[in-house]
Amino acid sequence: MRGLFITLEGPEGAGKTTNRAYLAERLIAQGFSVALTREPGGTALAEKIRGILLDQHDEPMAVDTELLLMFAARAQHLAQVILPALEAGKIVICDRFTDATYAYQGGGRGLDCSRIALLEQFVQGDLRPDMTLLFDLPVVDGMARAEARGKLDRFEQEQHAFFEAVRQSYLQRAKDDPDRFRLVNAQQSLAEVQQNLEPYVLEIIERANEQ
Ligand SMILES: Nc1ncnc2c1ncn2[C@@H]1O[C@H](COP(=O)(O)OP(=O)(O)OP(=O)(O)O)[C@@H](O)[C@H]1O
Ligand SMILES: Cc1cn([C@H]2C[C@H](O)[C@@H](COP(=O)(O)O)O2)c(=O)[nH]c1=O
Repeated sequence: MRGLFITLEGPEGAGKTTNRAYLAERLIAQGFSVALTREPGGTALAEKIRGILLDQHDEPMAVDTELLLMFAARAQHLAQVILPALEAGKIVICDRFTDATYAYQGGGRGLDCSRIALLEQFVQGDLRPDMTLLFDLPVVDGMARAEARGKLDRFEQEQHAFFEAVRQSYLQRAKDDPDRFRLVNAQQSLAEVQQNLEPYVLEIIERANEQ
């Protein structure tokens, strides 16, 4: 039996973490076994790599270093958490995955996507998310929410143009793969966002029942 791999994507402050908990609640109430996790991170070792990635350092981090650390954390996360949970038949809900690498390191940093695709194949083999919910909102709105949360990390300190490129890259990926992506208007109130999630909750339940 293989579980279901759901990823949540979107720019800063889009509401992924908030709605990850909401989705889990809904699915657990239906009797499903759910694994909630995030990237970069999700295991003790991968969370240490997250610290390196998100903290400010005395020297600038090379873009290739950033890319390789993302995939190093992902390899650990896959081996320790994601693959065992899927093998146990769980619904894995992951806050960010490789679409974030295409959006941030590809769109934001300008890395050639063919290099990301090489690492994706190397680290993941054929594993891809079954469904990706893309929480989309204007950059200024997302950043206002992130700023209200407190101290900004290394990514959150980037300029507006970086986040605009991230957002456009996400939207393009969703357009290119409509079978996998579901677009969520994250600019609305939380109650409205959760109302709009309803068809996707039902779809996840239906697909999980088919596994
Ligand atoms: N629809 C919404 N309307 C207003 N505020 C929201 C909404 N959704 C989430 N928030 C608030 O915005 C902040 C960011 O939300 P959350 O941490 O869930 O976003 P995120 O996408 O995980 O952000 P990041 O990627 O920056 O960690 C939180 O304080 C949360 O309570
Ligand atoms: C997985 C992944 C993440 N990032 C960036 C995106 C965010 O700025 C941080 C993660 O923190 P958050 O609390 O989830 O917002 O890391 C990235 O650049 N590339 C990736 O592959």
